Amino acid sequence: MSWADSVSVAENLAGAPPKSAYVPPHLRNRPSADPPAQASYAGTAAFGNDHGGYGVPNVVGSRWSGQRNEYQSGFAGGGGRGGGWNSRSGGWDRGRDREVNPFKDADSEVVGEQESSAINFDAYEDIPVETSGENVPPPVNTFSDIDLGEAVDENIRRCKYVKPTPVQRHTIPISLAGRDLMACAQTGSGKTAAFCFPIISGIMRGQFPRPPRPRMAFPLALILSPTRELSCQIHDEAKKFSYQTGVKVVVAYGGAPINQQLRELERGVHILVATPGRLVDLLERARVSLQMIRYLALDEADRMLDMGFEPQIRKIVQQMDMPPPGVRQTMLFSATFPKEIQRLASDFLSNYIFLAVGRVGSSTDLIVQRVEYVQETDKRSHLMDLLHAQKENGVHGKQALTLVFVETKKGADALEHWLCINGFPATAIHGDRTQQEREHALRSFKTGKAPILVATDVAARGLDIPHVAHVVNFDLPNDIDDYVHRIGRTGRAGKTGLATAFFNENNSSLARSLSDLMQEANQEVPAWLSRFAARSSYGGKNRRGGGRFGGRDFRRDSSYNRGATTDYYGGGANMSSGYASGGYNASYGAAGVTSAWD
Ligand SMILES: Nc1ncnc2c1ncn2[C@@H]1O[C@H](COP(=O)(O)OP(=O)(O)OP(=O)(O)O)[C@@H](O)[C@H]1O
Repeated sequence: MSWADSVSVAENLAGAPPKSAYVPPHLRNRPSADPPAQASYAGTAAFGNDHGGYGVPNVVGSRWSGQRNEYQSGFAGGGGRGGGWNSRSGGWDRGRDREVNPFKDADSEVVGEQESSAINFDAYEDIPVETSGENVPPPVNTFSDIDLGEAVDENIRRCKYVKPTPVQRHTIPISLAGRDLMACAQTGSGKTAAFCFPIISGIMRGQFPRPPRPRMAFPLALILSPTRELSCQIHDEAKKFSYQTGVKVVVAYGGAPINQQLRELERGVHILVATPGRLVDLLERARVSLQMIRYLALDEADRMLDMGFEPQIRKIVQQMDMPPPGVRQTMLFSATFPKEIQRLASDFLSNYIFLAVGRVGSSTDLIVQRVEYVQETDKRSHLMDLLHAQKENGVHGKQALTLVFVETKKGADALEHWLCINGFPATAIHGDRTQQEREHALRSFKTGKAPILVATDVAARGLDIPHVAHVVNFDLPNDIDDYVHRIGRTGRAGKTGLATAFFNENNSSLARSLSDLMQEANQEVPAWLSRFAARSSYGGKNRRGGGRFGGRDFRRDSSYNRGATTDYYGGGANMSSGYASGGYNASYGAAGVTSAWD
């Protein structure tokens, strides 16, 4: 199996150094002589007009007056490379000298992280792409086709990204055109950069009013994600993409001391990456205002809008001081997008484009999926057999990490303990562990000190951990979308991976959607699973509507159009395959209220 080929024998690795005091990840590796907090937007004449801009209208004065299309007109004019942002004279440049270089940070001990950029683009050649909405801007083929600005281009080179992934090819031009977007693309396909690049570039080029109050933070962009670890990861990525651009990225998440985050915010922030709970806290303390938000991105957007998070998201987006849709630009990203969530999400969007890249859920054929029938009582010994077999085949250690998903926090603790006493170094992550413990677990796993991580769904979404070779669904989730995200922790950025699921009667309600998903991904479906599937209906929260894509634009459903005189999106969507996406050309540029594809 291809994932096995890349395995090397485990080595004795030193563990993470003991910590005397808790230092949140985003504050680690800072120079010791950190400058004192400055009054406001320190280190940047943040929103002043002292940079040679891109001729963008100033929005000072009227709160909503900066209509999106107006202030982004700088993009249309091209602005040329370089310009004010890349000169070393503007206020933004002050402070860059003391910026920590994120490209040589301490994570070098995380094995082979640099290599992760060697993406196998052939794996994406045949990927189906579907877009719908009015006047969809055409995709690009290379990063040089997009004018993100020299400083961002330099960071793309430093990241060793040779060309954009399919989701980046399609979404970056859409975002740069100022359009709202709902994007559905398979796990591990580069969605983070897809929303970060246009935001950073837009902030570099825009001219924004000076923040009205000194001790309050007025971010221009807000990126929300459902877990602390994912927010930290997005923050780390965004720091790389914005290095030496003058754009300041700050992260705020629960479980870490709020005072450090407050101090960081006081130093100035352009892009705030946050988990919803901590952000609500900051808003209620009146330490953050959203009134200057121009960009809103929800990562794992379907999760952010499901029952657990929706009230908090509505509060943040609709009940505080954030500019409304049409004034701000809103981008929603996920690998899965159930229709009822799309319907909810449309409240947050204005005349948006829907994009689906890839088949339902996972990275198509990159992940080999296996389902094994295992009774509840046999699960541990079955896992042990798998792990022993891996060891015998040399598939273990720091180059071949194994992620085991379980249902409950107690179950995670118990399995971790059992694995350890049986000679398999394991660690665990779940919501009852302290933030320090969670981070320690993740680090031990990433470095290979504990090459087995037992996790609840807290680790199911977004985490990009190099060298996860095997995902085991020890307990299957109830929702097929959760399965998609879980197995997506392997087979990322063009690499292959293996996912094994333990199935028994308790999982009957998942049988049909699991069997459909596997079929769509050209996986071998065992005959016994097909029999289970034939007996069961789509149960529980399995809400996939069928079809080849991870989510179809719900606006194309007849129920959405009931009562309308024309079938607004009835003409169908643009569909294309691979990089030669011819479909959009016919429709691009077509104007009017009716569908461009009628
Ligand atoms: N253009 C590119 N070239 C090479 N590697 C890339 C490129 N874009 C992103 N990557 C790498 O691909 C990996 C996956 O990216 P990312 O974490 O953004 O995926 P994702 O689509 O958000 O996944 P998920 O759905 O699991 O959240 C990362 O390691 C990232 O550095």
